Amino acid sequence: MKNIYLIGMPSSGKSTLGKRLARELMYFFVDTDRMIIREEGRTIPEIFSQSGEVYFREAEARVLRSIRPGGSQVIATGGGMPCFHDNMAYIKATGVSIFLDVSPEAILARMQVHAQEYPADATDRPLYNPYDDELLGTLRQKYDDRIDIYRQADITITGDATVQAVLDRLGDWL
Ligand SMILES: Nc1ncnc2c1ncn2[C@@H]1O[C@H](COP(=O)(O)OP(=O)(O)O)[C@@H](O)[C@H]1O
Ligand SMILES: O=C(O)C1=C[C@@H](OP(=O)(O)O)[C@@H](O)[C@H](O)C1
Ligand SMILES: [Mg+2]
Repeated sequence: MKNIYLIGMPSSGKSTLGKRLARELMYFFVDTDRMIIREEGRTIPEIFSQSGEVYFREAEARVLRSIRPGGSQVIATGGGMPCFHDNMAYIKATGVSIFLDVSPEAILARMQVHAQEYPADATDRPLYNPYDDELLGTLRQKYDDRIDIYRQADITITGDATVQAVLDRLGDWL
């Protein structure tokens, strides 16, 4: 069966929803950030600080192409992945893509709530600091930069996506 890719901004719910969707469909679940962490033996903040973003984007492109097409997998991508190294074209050629379209304002709220509940996770995303007063501006800029790529997805789900809503929209795509 076709692979299913979840794309969208950080904290749009790709990893959380992806796991639930995979369980529901009895597909495998993979998270490209986790694949990179395993391959590198380092955390994402460590990769960014020691090797830089360019290196991270190359690792993303490599792990994406290492996933078997047609392998009945739900793939949670990193927020920036579709926007580098022709990854969106590759995603479109090898599976069904779903864009979780969550506004920068809603993302900000999620990140801040998450940082309050789990302070240890606050540094997990090197490009987004939940305590930064400029975070909303950063998120708006990233959203504007990425939206033309994200919109190329086969399916767009706006706002809080439920597994059922995704299953309904997937319909004939599988
Ligand atoms: N639909 C949702 N509504 C509110 N919070 C959510 C939702 N989906 C995910 N979250 C929360 O947002 C945070 C990041 O979710 P995650 O699935 O890791 O996003 P992504 O993989 O897109 O970065 C987590 O704290 C998660 O609980
Ligand atoms: O938006 C981005 O560029 C990034 C998003 C992160 O993934 P999530 O979207 O799963 O948070 C992770 O890949 C890295 O911190 C860079
Ligand atoms: Mg994720």
